[in-house]
Amino acid sequence: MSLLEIENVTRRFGGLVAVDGVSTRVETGELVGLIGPNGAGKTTLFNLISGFTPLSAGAVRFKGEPIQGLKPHRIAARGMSRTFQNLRVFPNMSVFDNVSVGAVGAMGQSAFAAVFGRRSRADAISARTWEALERVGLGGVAEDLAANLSYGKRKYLEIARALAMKPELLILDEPAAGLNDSETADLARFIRSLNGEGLSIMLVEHDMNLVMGICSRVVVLASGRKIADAEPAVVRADPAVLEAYLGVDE
Ligand SMILES: Nc1ncnc2c1ncn2[C@@H]1O[C@H](COP(=O)(O)OP(=O)(O)OP(=O)(O)O)[C@@H](O)[C@H]1O
Repeated sequence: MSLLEIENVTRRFGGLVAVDGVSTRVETGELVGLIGPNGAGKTTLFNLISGFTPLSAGAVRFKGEPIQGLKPHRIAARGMSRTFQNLRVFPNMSVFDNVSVGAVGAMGQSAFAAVFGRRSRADAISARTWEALERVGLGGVAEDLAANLSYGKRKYLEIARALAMKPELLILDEPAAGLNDSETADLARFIRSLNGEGLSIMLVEHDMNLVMGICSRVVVLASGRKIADAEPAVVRADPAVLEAYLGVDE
């Protein structure tokens, strides 16, 4: 059984088929890249997997159980957390509070409080938040306003929020967008190290070098359809990919 199974997933917006019968999977421990030209359907596929957009057809299974139709927070609580292409940072909240939102979301609120009491729930949220902040290197600025972080650091804040949910699958939507070359190289090392610790990751990214450099498998979409699904060296040499993706001036 794969960690995530995507079976014949389709999403229509009126007459437009944004995602068209896509099937793929993420195995436990994998780092999978999802690439394709602008408008290929990558973000829509992420939204379908994480419950932000309902499927028109097909099935998504996480840890063997169907998850289509579940609300995003329910899917997150099952162990899948994500970041967004456009940063969702609350600028007037502290870095700590921004990240603790993730920990709160993952802890099944009332049920947890009923079993362990409010105090220990707060302690557990705090512990998870600190752990996630330390993991991304933001422990030293936990009390700062998020608005005061550089753009690059805000990206790590978003990742920390997702990590505070203690996911089994982390979905990253264009984490390198807007970063310079050295920031991108740092991020690549960071994503790799998370994966090296056993976290399964699916990554949408425009930066081809990043994807090809760190992913063990790359799925390519074009016009909503999957046109390749293989290891980076195979994808790189695939004529259909070259035509659909590499030939496009991004
Ligand atoms: N909510 C929506 N309503 C209508 N059309 C949509 C909606 N969301 C996405 N689309 C359309 O679906 C297609 C796929 O978009 P999507 O954002 O998934 O592509 P993408 O591969 O993530 O693109 P990019 O690389 O530019 O982010 C596009 O034609 C887009 O305009």
